[in-house]
Amino acid sequence: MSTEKVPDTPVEVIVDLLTKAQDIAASCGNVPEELTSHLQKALDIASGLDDYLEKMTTQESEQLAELFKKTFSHDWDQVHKEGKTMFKLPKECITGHVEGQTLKMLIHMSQAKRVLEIGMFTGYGALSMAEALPEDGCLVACELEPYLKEFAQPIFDKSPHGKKINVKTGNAMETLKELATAGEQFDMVFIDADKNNYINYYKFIMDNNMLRLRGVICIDNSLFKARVYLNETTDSNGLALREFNQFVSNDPRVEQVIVPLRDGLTLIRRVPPAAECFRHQCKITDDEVFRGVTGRFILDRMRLDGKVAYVTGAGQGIGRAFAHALGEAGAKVAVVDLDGAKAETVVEELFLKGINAISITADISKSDDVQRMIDAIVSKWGVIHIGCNNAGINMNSASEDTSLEEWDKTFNVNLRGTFMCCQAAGRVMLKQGYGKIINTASMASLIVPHPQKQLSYNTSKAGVVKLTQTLGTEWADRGVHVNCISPGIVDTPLIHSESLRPLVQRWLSDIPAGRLAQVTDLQAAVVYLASDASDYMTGHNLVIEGGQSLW
Ligand SMILES: C[S@@+](CC[C@H](N)C(=O)[O-])C[C@H]1O[C@@H](n2cnc3c(N)ncnc32)[C@H](O)[C@@H]1O
Repeated sequence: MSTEKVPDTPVEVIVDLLTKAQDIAASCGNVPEELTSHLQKALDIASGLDDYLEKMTTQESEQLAELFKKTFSHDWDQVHKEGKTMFKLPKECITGHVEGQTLKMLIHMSQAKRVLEIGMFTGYGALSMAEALPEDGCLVACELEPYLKEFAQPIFDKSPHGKKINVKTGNAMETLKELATAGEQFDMVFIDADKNNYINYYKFIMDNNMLRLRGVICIDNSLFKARVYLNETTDSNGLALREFNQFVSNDPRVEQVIVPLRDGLTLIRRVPPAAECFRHQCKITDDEVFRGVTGRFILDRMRLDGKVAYVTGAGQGIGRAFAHALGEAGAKVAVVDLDGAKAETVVEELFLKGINAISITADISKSDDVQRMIDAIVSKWGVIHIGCNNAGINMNSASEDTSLEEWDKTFNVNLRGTFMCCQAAGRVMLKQGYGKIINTASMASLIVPHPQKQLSYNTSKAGVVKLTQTLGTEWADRGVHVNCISPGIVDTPLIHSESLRPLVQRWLSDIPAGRLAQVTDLQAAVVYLASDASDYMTGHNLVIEGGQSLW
């Protein structure tokens, strides 16, 4: 049996042909030296490419390496002879390292959560993609041969990402029908099974709306060893791929590109709905509801790309969660805290996530500090779009014992400090004609939380709500929106203190949601209020307390 490698990609075909040409040249005595040298150079370029791509691509995981090794050392002819597989499976059809990493990258970039693979083989592509999926992501892999599920599953089980993979054995078209009946949709579909059915898989997915908004279809082997464009092609798979490529390029529902990676990888995405609507001249209403406000759908309208934000009290707790949320949504963030070291640590966290941030040490109860904070942000970034006035303190005492010192201290930070921040940021924002201020109030502005006694806190936070309502109405027609968030009891280290811990059970019985708030429960609200999606909202107190204020 010949062990000679069959060329599988256009580059491998070129290498093969150049090698043959070089052999012929070597056997002829009178070949000009220049031609021999050009041949050698062309061969060096073509034969070095795949190795170089391999070397320069991020190393595969241990489990992928094991899958690759196990696939190549397996005797596929033998298992077929033993009747364990319906077809003789060529190990070369494995997706492999560079393409696996490409698929992984596409999943990261498109933030896909649900993936469909048609043609799993030993699961290299499936596991590569699963590695890029979020923890709650899922990949449905269709595979004709039950033997391959048995082959891949033990390695999937060793991987922390294997549980995201659900292998469905049987004819892929039957699986597709089941998935469509169940209303399943996918962010990414990787078609890599029987070539003559590519067109049927593609049509079925498109016609049955199985591709989610912004979904991508990836097609493997779309160059099929260059046979898709060589005139003399008679090979049925090459012809099937040629027909498929032509069909996609004529399909007005999509736009596509063939990436000449390995044997060709086509990326296909649906064109925006407005263009689709125009094409159909359909009766739908082509307005902002349909096409999105300024062409942006709702989640995009909550993005904060290019925005500049600050968060006070951002060294820990709610403020830290706000800083992360605003940064994740695209804003640059000034992390402000009384404790400069804590602010700096949050900046480091943000930096690790690719978020642009600076730390500012400031005591917001001091007007000089507040102005210095605003000046620092403007001098660094030129503008302030979002101001989160979150810093606050809480001291407990029975009202008859509350000292003026406690009252003043609480009000100086919670109300006077918040006002000074609103005013200083507001002056910048009014000049810009744009701004979003989000103050942290409290459920204590609405109800009297008990049994702990916290008069100063409750009244200062009620003041924050009135401050928000007043500024929110006064500045709304000049583009500055002011809202506040009133969290319920938030699960921070503070409430686990000696004095408060015994109260947790009592509080829980007052909360319909049955649990305390986590700081992450508040993140979406701050992003919404900071974004253009909330442009019609001002002076509002957004209460997030698991229903506690209603009981
Ligand atoms: C090129 S290999 C897939 C490689 C795989 N994507 C990877 O990451 O290594 C093609 C696979 O498609 C499967 N296949 C072929 N026809 C199929 C069908 N009608 N339904 C489901 N799977 C099919 C084959 O058994 C084979 O395992």
